Amino acid sequence: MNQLIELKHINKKYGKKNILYDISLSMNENQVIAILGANGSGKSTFLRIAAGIERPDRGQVVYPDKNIRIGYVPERFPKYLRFTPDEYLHYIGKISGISEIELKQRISSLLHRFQLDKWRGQRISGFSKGNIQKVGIIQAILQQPDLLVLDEPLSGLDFPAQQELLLILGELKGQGTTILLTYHESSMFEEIVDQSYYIKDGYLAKENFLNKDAVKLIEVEGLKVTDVQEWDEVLDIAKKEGNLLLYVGSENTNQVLTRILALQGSIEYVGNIEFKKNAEQ
Ligand SMILES: Nc1ncnc2c1ncn2[C@@H]1O[C@H](COP(=O)(O)OP(=O)(O)OP(=O)(O)O)[C@@H](O)[C@H]1O
Repeated sequence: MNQLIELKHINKKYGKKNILYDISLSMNENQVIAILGANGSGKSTFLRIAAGIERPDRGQVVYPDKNIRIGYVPERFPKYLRFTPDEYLHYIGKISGISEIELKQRISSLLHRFQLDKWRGQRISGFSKGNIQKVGIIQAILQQPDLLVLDEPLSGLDFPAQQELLLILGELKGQGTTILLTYHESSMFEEIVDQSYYIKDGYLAKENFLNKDAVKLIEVEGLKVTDVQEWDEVLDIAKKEGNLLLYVGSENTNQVLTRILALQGSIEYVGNIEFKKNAEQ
């Protein structure tokens, strides 16, 4: 599978507040990844960085194929657009280099699929929240992006539009689009999501941690990834300034600490990470 995007050691602060800490993630063509987490945990920030809209303070976003098309659905699409959907989508399509014939056909089809036909000639500034959201989604998928980033795309959508979005995402995935999205309290996307991650305290962890009551974070100095990557008790590994961060189910902590000491690693920190999915989202 071809790699489409690689985020390497992303750090982001706003003021003195650490939002994202040493996050690395690579995404392949055709993969759907969900980023979950509590309000304010940094999901939108991470998505903006992956979409190239915001720069990290440290770290790199690498697109191996430099010419990829990126579609981005922001959490809140601007409301005060003096354009109609027809005008706005034509404008977006033109600057993306889509031919006039294809553009007309695609705009009509997408407006129809989201039941926006009857609004196509009216100004977006007078639209309801859900209809604005639909325009925000259509502008992002109009050019059939290689990478589609959606920040809480269900927000404001009625049930038929949610179903339509799910169908469209499935189609795009089938055509090879890589999808990165975030959402709250919805099981709708579960059938298309390949891997979920969870942002907590600035760190990115695989969502299967959530099946555990508690996860310990162990910071180790003096060991390499290759020393620990085969250990079954280790749920995930991250790096922090030359040290390793090991995520370990609480029940296996002592065993892992013993193994670290046996390899003469130095234990710098052991702490609790509580994942209470329903309470925090
Ligand atoms: N441009 C900015 N300037 C300063 N602080 C910011 C900025 N953008 C986000 N933040 C802060 O960064 C933190 C993470 O925000 P972000 O919007 O990424 O979280 P989120 O997980 O998407 O939240 P939600 O689920 O509520 O949408 C918050 O504390 C937020 O107030």
